[in-house]
Amino acid sequence: MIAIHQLHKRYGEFSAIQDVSLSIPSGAIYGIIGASGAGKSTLLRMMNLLERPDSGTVYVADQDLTQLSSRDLRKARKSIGMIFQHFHLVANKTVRDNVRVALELASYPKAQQLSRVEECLRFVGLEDMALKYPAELSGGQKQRVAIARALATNPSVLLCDEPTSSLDPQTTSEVLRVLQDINERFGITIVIVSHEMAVIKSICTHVTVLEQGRIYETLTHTPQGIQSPGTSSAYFVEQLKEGTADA
Ligand SMILES: Nc1ncnc2c1ncn2[C@@H]1O[C@H](COP(=O)(O)OP(=O)(O)OP(=O)(O)O)[C@@H](O)[C@H]1O
Repeated sequence: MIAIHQLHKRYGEFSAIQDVSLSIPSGAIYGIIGASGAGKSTLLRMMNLLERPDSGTVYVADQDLTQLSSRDLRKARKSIGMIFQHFHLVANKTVRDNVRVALELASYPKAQQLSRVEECLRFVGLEDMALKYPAELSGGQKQRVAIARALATNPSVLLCDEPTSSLDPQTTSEVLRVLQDINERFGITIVIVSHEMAVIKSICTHVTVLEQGRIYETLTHTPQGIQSPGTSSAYFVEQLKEGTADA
């Protein structure tokens, strides 16, 4: 689905990505993990050419994005959705209009836009929130709107840049479930950049560990399942008392 060959990216004298090659199979949930500054976001942003490599190739669905004209690149990007740590919703637009923007930009037929928006909101469980504004939503709900927006144009790949890093453990699980569902039901290939090992372990089928802009190791992985953390006060107290010596 995605094949990257010998990518290099420098910022001035600094090499952010050095000689990275990897192959992401169709239908995978592919994790990229590494320390802060390892180059994870830079690598992800090169998968839709938000960041242009200095050299190397980026094939998505058998098309080398680095060779496309801007017009063809815009077309290719319709099949590559993206979500971000801080959601990037438009504050003065309703949930419905935030999702509809993606359809407008993709010149989706006007008459079918509303029903497509509703379908996507239903999929992420937010059909009742269509007329709310982003400020009225929780972090998990905002991320689900962003997922609905990314899904609207039927992408074959979803790039996720630290999708749960602003969320608490409970909403992290909700968002991971939605991502896993998208992967299973629609066969969308998912690439997740995260510094949270628990996130990577829970759903990823393949993982690349990045270190200082280079691949340290790539492994196939058996997803261990999404943990649902307790949210009751009794659970918090129980966890706090665990390991505490009796007075
Ligand atoms: N536009 C830029 N100009 C200059 N340096 C940059 C730019 N973007 C990224 N870098 C540098 O490239 C390196 C890799 O950045 P990147 O954001 O890809 O790392 P990361 O692994 O995603 O880190 P984090 O987990 O902290 O987000 C960092 O040292 C960063 O400072």
